[in-house]
Amino acid sequence: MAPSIDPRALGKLPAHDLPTPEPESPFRPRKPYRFSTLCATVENPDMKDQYGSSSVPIYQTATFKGVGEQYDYSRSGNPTRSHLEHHIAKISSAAHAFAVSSGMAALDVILRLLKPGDEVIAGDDLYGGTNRLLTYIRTHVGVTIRHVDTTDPDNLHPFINEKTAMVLLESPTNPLLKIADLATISKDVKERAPDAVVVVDNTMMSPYLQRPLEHGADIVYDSATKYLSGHHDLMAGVVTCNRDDIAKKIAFTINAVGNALTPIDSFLLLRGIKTLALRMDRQQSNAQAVAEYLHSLGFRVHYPGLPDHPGREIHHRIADGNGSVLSFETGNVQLSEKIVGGTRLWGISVSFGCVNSLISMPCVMSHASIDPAVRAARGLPEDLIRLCVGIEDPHDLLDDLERALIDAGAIGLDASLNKYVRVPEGDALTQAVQKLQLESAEEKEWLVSAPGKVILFGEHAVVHGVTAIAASVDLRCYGLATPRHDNKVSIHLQDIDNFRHEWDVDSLPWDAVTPIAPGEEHPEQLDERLVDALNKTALNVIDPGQKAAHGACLAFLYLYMTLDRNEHHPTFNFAARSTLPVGAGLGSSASYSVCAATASLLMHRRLELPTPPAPSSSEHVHVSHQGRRAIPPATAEEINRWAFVAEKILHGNPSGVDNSVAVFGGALAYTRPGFGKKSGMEGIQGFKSLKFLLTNSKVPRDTKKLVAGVGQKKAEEPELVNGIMQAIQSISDEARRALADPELPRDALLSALSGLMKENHQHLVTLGVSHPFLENIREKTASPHGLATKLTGAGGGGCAVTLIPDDFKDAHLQDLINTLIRENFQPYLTSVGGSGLGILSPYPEHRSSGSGRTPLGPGQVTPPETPTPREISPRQIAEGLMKGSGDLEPLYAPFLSRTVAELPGWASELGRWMYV
Ligand SMILES: Nc1ncnc2c1ncn2[C@@H]1O[C@H](COP(=O)(O)OP(=O)(O)OP(=O)(O)O)[C@@H](O)[C@H]1O
Ligand SMILES: C[C@@](O)(CCO)CC(=O)[O-]
Repeated sequence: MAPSIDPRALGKLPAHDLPTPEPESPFRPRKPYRFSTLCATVENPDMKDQYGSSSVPIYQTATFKGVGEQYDYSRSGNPTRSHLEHHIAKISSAAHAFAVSSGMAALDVILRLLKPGDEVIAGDDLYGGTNRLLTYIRTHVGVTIRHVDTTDPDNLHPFINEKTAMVLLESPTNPLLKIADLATISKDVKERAPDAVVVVDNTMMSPYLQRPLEHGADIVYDSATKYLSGHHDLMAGVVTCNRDDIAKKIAFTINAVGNALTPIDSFLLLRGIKTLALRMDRQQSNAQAVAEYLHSLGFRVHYPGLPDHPGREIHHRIADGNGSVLSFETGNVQLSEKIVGGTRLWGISVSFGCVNSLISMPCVMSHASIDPAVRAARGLPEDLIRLCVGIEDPHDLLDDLERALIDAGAIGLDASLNKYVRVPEGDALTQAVQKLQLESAEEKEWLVSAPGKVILFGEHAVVHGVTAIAASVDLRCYGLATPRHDNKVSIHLQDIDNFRHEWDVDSLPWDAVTPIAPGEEHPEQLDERLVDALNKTALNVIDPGQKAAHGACLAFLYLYMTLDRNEHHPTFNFAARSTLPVGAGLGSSASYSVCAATASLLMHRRLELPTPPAPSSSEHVHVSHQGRRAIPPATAEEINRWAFVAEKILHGNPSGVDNSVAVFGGALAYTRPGFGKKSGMEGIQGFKSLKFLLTNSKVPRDTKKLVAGVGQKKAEEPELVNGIMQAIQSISDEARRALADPELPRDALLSALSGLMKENHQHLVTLGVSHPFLENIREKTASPHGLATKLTGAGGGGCAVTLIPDDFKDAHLQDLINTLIRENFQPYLTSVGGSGLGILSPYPEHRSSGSGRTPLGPGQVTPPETPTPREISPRQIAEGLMKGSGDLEPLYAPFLSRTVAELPGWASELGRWMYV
């Protein structure tokens, strides 16, 4: 039994005598174990466990019985710590290793080798804590500290003299990732000041990537809180060296001071080290991807894995990898703060080396203890963001970072390249002009669109807190806001019998409105005072029989007035058109609500849209975005909140699932808040590949009434309805599990979903929301085709959804469609999971030339229109409305004149769309 760390044993043992057995035979000699094998095999032949335990036991004891035995007191030595120290020595190619209570404790132990009058040469980009301790010993111990830029070994020469007792290095430095040539500096110091010790803080690399003792350093220390432990669940420091004389002094200090690592932390650290190589491999490759991504966007990135890193060549000579810490500059402290605050997956935290990714601003966090003037003098940019990359899926890390960059306005979509690039920092002029463009939002025409939805599981139950699974469909509502200059606000609903109405803005019941300031949220309940006032004044001219128009106008005016900013009221026409069947259970009201909310928010200048960045030639690591994520999540959430308000007017008691799908698109598992369980929405993958047939029964129904009906049934028969709710929750849970299970074979997934759809439908029948026509559709699809169908949305008529298996023959599908049409139903074959809310980019450079600008040639004049006697042409209407509305061709006339089939193609050809 001879653990090298036992202070009393020091000197009795030959150096490097820390064997790990390497089984060998004379005929087939074994090669030494590689690093990851060394990490994973914790063996000390001199400390065999009496029971053969596979894991090193925790000797949680302060004292040991007996006199003159190897251990007597855990401050001086403890078997768990001995195992750890043996292991650290082994993986660090060191003769001696010591484990103490933190990285700073390790440095403290080392600095106690100094005496008053000694001189220390240290780097100029040191960890803040190191700097603090050095400052302390300078003022309290009388040691001179000289900070130099260690990236060039020559910089040290003028300061190396007979008083030099220690040279303290970090490479790469934290957080600027500067590289010091450890080998050359060690050699220079040995030649010029043989008594000086070279000390290296190796925390940024760990023994896996760099072993400075092999390059001539005398003492190496690590904050083992970082990579060695890897889980941020303990604090520890380790010191390694080869020289017995140094080891003796260090062992003395640790014993005297009493800062050796506790048994339980020794155990945890030992366990962490076993996966060191594995973790670091993943962390490094993730870091490389992140560094390349930021670099491709045009940020100044500090990471030795990048080709332009100044110390790259030296680093690759002395280290085996680049580590997983990197930093980048944004050029603006506020911008950096926004980015750091905008991430979700990246934890805002000091420290690094953990399996979870972290983000920080060193100047306000880890390096805040360095005086700002000193930071400036050492070239530490205040806007620097440090990223400590973990083992998560790199796509999620990049995704989260990208969202934060977009939200902060640091990057934006370049329409011409269809990718994100850095918004040029300091290009204040461009930004000011773009801001102005948005500030004149009221003078622009805004075209927006949002999809309908299909609910696969959980309609009605979702109103009562059950999870629903829904996806966007490729049928959309389009909303167009066109400025007016006659103090009027108006509405044009082509799908609702071409309904039109206009109001003099001053005639609206402004006394009844409680405006909600930007950034504030609408209360849970609708403002009944405003609803009443609108019904009695602005809407009293609408025939009560025109329910659809009445609801749509009420929703529009309610938002228009509540969003008003009390300055001057914006005046515009809001036109809506849908490719969705209205009132058929495919979320037409939600997509209308989203369009109305977006239009009003834009006209009231309450939305911030990203500014288009200047074109850049830098390459983006991602594939095409198709304009997705150009609308920042915070903006989308704001729109969603207001769309929900409009939905309340149209639906009475909506769950919010429809408007959420209309805003965010894709497929969601949605649980309404307020039911004492986890709420919110989660994206569902795997939905997009499913094929559905939607069949409109053409039976008109009223969602508001149907929702209220289920609410009443629940009040009357709580046991029955609550049982159904629970059963539907299990169906949604099971469907979600099946959709998320990558191992589940495709046919098993489809048959599971089919079974669950049938079950869910039966529960809806029991709730009383089916209809004979829906049952007819269900029967026609079930026999002879054997397909699963359920009602979707509120039921009571409206649409049914049928899952079409991958191998369902085209001929059979055509057959089925013909049968349904013969029965006077309207089938739609639809794809699901597409984009959510879209806004046609307002920037002229994003509009396609045909439909955007129509410059007139020299000498050309606008051809005169010949109005027909009774009818005013759409173009005239548009020109009337659009007087003075900028340099883009009015959209109002073509918006009205396109057929439903032409509408999506026309809209997409207008130019670049920005999507959520
Ligand atoms: N294109 C549109 N133009 C004007 N109003 C619309 C339009 N689409 C929907 N609406 C409004 O939404 C109402 C339809 O809402 P309803 O909830 O009944 O149907 P849905 O949203 O299609 O169905 P579900 O909510 O079950 O999915 C219409 O009566 C009208 O007030
Ligand atoms: C019936 C319902 O569940 C879906 C309507 O599409 C109502 C809602 O969730 O708001």
